[in-house]
Amino acid sequence: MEQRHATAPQQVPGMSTAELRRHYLVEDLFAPDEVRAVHSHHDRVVLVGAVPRTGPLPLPAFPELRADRFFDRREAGIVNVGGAGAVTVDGEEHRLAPTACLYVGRGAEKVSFASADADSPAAFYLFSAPAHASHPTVLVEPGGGTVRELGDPLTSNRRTLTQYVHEGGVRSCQVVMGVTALHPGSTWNTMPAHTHERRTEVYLYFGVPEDARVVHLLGEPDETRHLVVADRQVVISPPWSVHSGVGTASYSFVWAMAGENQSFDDMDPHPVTGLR
Ligand SMILES: O=C[C@H](O)[C@@H](O)CC(=O)C(=O)O
Ligand SMILES: [Zn+2]
Repeated sequence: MEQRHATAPQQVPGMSTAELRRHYLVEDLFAPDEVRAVHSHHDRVVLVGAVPRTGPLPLPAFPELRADRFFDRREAGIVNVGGAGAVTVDGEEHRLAPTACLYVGRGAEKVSFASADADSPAAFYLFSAPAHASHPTVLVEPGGGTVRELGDPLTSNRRTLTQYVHEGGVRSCQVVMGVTALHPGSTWNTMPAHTHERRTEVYLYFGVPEDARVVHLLGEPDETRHLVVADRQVVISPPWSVHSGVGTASYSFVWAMAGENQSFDDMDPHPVTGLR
């Protein structure tokens, strides 16, 4: 498990492109037949990528967590960004179509990942945070959460946001999670940008065409930097950072948050004209 230590906004102006990418971008979470993990010390979130191809892949406990099982002190949301697959939790198989979401509560003992078709493997993205109570494990079918239609084609940001794990849907201790899909021809997400000092947020971009990239903005609103992001890459946004991007093509992303509260609308907007 890779460790990413917390950073302060004062560090951002002095960082090179390589340093920005080393702190905030995860380039290679998804690899065939592997389970890879990154632990961000911002709100102690753990990001896992699992791509089962030749056989099922068990979720390890990861020695860095110093727990017998991954879910002893944690909960997680899992979204499938690949082909059809299944997640088995303590003997019960949950089939995840592409973009379906499975919430797994604290106390689950054995979790494993499998693909329906080795030629089109599933790609499971797991976002985990510490949990102090156990909520039931729940599957949400694609588009089955709370749907919000956002943006306008005239500002190139028409998109459908689906909330899966949130206050009005699947219950959790900390994790808030969903998927946003840009409509064809729209390229901007989350603009006007915002911050939420009470939560860390992580974006996993997917469905980005191979020859396209997303230019993702980070940093304090008056001191932004950018990352050039490819398909299936992840950006970690500390609570003080904006998180917004524009693609050279349309794309989707899984957004997930954890921290002090779960109020989706508790955010501070930053008008476009104030960004620097
Ligand atoms: O705090 C909320 C998050 O930044 C995202 O949910 C925003 C998003 O998916 C979008 O605007 O499309
Ligand atoms: Zn946000």
